[in-house]
Amino acid sequence: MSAAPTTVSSSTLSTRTAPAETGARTEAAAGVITGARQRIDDLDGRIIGLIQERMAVSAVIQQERIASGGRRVNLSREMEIIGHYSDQLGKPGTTLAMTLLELCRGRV
Ligand SMILES: O=C(O)C(=O)C[C@]1(C(=O)O)C=C[C@@H](O)C=C1
Repeated sequence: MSAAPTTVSSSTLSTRTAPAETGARTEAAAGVITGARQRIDDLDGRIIGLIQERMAVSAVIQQERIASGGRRVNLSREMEIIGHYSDQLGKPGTTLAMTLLELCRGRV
């Protein structure tokens, strides 16, 4: 007879320090990894919040430009932004900037 599945909440999962949950081979390493993962979860939450804020600001710009008779997209500005990200982060920065612009464009 098989045991009933155990329900584990996500908060329990995120605070586990057992090596098996982290891929570490010692409890000490698992503790470090768990603490660092909490910091990453916090950073990711803040990054997502900043992206959402960026989307809202971008929508204001696009609405204003369209309402004034202009176009939604401004390619020279997009090239400037892509250049900024690629200068700081290299080739993946280009991809990241293009993803951000895709998220921000066309929401009005
Ligand atoms: O800066 C602008 O003119 C914007 O419209 C904002 C933004 C952006 O999200 O950064 C969005 C669309 C444009 O094509 C260029 C840039």
